[in-house]
Amino acid sequence: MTMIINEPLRLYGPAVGLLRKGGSEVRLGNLVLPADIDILIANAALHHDPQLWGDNVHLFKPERFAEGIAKATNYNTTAFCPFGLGPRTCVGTTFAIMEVKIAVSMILQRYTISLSPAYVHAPVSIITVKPQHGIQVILQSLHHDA
Ligand code: HEM
Repeated sequence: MTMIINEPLRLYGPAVGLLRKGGSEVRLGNLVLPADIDILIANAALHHDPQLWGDNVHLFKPERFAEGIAKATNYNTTAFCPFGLGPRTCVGTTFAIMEVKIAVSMILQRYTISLSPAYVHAPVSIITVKPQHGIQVILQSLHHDA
């Protein structure tokens, strides 16, 4: 189930950018970042970069994570950072992943899910990324007495 969770986090992760403030002047490759600079790390751009993910970057292909994040990112593991990076990384990462695994498991034990024809694919970023018109699904009970 991890790869089914990772692929939406790559394509539509709630956070599109990570904010940092440079303390003192720092050299980053050819760049010199002045002191006190505000930095936006566009993780959504990293997640949609064909040089990192290949020509099928915009396709939903959970199997790209079948052998883990390192393999999926061609060993550029910082290319996948839906929960941020470093000392300020999301403290809720494990909780959030556990929660979605439990919720999805509970639903799939009881229902099959298919996408409603009413669904319109319209991800929008308003503080976080979300489906603009919601996600309409059709649930079919697996148990006749439910
Ligand atoms: C899919 C769910 C979630 C995503 C994608 C997410 C993503 C993020 C991101 C990108 C950051 C910024 C990290 C950085 O700047 O490097 C962050 C920070 C944070 N998140 Fe989450 N988060 C999620 C769920 C949660 C949950 C469930 C909790 C609490 C139970 C939580 C608590 C926090 C806190 C407290 C911070 C600030 C950490 C700090 O500044 O030291 N998050 N999260």
